[in-house]
Amino acid sequence: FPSPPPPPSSRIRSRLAGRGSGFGPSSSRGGTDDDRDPGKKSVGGGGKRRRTRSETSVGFLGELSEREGWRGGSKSSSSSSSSSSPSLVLDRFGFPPPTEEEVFPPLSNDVVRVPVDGREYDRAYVVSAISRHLGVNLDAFDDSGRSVHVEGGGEEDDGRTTTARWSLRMIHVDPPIFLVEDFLTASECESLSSFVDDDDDDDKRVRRIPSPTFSSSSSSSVAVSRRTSTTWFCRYDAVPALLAKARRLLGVDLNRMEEPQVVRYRPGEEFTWHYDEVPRSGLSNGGQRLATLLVYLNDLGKDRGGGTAFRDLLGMEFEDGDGEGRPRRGRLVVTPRKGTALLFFPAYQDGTPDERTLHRGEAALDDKTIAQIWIHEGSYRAGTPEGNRQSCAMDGVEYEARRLGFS
Ligand SMILES: O=C(O)CCC(=O)C(=O)O
Ligand SMILES: [Fe+2]
Repeated sequence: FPSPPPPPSSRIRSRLAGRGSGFGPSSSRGGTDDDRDPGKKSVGGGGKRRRTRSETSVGFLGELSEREGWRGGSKSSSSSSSSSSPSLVLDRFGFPPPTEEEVFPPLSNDVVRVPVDGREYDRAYVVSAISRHLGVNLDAFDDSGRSVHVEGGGEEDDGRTTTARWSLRMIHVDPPIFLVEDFLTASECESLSSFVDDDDDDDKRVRRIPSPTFSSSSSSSVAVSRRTSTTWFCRYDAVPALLAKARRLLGVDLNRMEEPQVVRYRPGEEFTWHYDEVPRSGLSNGGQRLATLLVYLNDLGKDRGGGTAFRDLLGMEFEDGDGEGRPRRGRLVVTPRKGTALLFFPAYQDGTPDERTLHRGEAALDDKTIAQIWIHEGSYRAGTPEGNRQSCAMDGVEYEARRLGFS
């Protein structure tokens, strides 16, 4: 088995498929490059910056997006039908809409990206990989990346308990990206999936957000990120176990958590390339999103699509299940496995967006359901469903934390 990867101090600069000279969009990224700490660039900022024509259109799109409520996350929804024929649509200044390449220009070659080399968990390496991001509460894990807790013990289990394990795996080093295997139990996945019911709009625990359709005269029809799934916003007090586990994994208070969301993709539905960061106009509510915690609620077969893909990052796939076979490199794509959590960081700890985390939810041949929680820099004021407050969930979360042996 390959020896542990070199420490980040000797990080290699991966020469990935960088073409062109574009840099991440500015006004849609919550700050100009000048706002950023130049010292950060060697790791994630993307090096020197030039203004390009495409950046102008990106900036314009960013402003449009902010005005029209477009967001990089699930709250934003634009139907594919309203934005799928851009060649016919000119914006209000008579320009054609920007292309995907212009909005999300390829990263330049000198942007650092460090893929993983092996599968072994190395605590010291993980510690340094997460040093500039929100990271993981490593106190919950032992030196082999395992975390043991109790499952069951509730009324529905007749008090019976079993021992459960989370396995933490780092699947990308810089930017850091993790999987937590067995984060949710099968029955937790099923109960979260059961919120997703088209026929029950009276369920007060959730609010379904239909994808808004912008009128064709609206300039937002140029929006390039397209999401065709359906999102249910959950009351915090309806999902105490999910919150207790998120709090344990990340070591953050509930008040920094956005409304938990369950998202369902029907076959063929997708969320195209996007960043999860909040646009500038949204930053007054809790600041930037520092972490995306996404839990797959069902399995998707290997060739059934539905993966979460990171456009600019490389992943490693082993030919056999045990990591003994020869690894194959390719774009980092996470295949949904029921109960597994994917954790990544749309921005650095200081709120600077990390442009390397551009990603998409690929279309699948089968239904795909996920649960998501975003962690903000500060206190987040929830809005949906009406009256939804983190404080209402406190008792339930403490109860779950005790049941799980977290406190
Ligand atoms: O569905 C996925 O795999 C990704 C979803 C996502 O990126 C998002 O909701 O922001
Ligand atoms: Fe996303």
